[in-house]
Amino acid sequence: MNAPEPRPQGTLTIGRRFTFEAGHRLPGLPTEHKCSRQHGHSYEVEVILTADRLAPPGFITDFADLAPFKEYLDEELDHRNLHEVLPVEPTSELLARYLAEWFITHVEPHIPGRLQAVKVSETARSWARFDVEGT
Ligand SMILES: Nc1nc2c(c(=O)[nH]1)N=C([C@H](O)[C@H](O)COP(=O)(O)OP(=O)(O)OP(=O)(O)O)CN2
Ligand SMILES: [Zn+2]
Repeated sequence: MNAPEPRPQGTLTIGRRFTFEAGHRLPGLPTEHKCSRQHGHSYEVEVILTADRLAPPGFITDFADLAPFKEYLDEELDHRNLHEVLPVEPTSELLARYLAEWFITHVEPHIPGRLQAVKVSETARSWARFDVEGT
């Protein structure tokens, strides 16, 4: 019998997208910049996870185990003014890093996988991504 083909070397990742609607402005911009005025976005947040080994039946993390992150977005950020609920300026970049910190503190201890990155989109054409060091 022939030996099995060696598996290709590589890293497995999974991603899960979440959405919420919220308002913000960027007061650090010049007043003539449109984004200095209060406005809203349909935010899209993607969490990307990896693991050194798969948990049965072959999961990095069961997508269902990410429900607490969805609950956080729904309860704390959805249909809010982000200035009233976030401790950081709500740029896509700072939001991606803040959400990574929240995920690592509140979700990661309870799942087999670990967070590799968080991606935040305010519009269909733009995004910011925070990559967790060492993953
Ligand atoms: N690097 C970043 N640049 C900008 C951010 C950001 O978070 N990081 N945010 C904004 C504003 O929030 C703005 O609402 C988004 O603006 P923009 O991408 O210009 O969106 P539009 O859909 O209005 O783009 P148009 O091409 O003008 O239609 C700005 N920049
Ligand atoms: Zn905006």
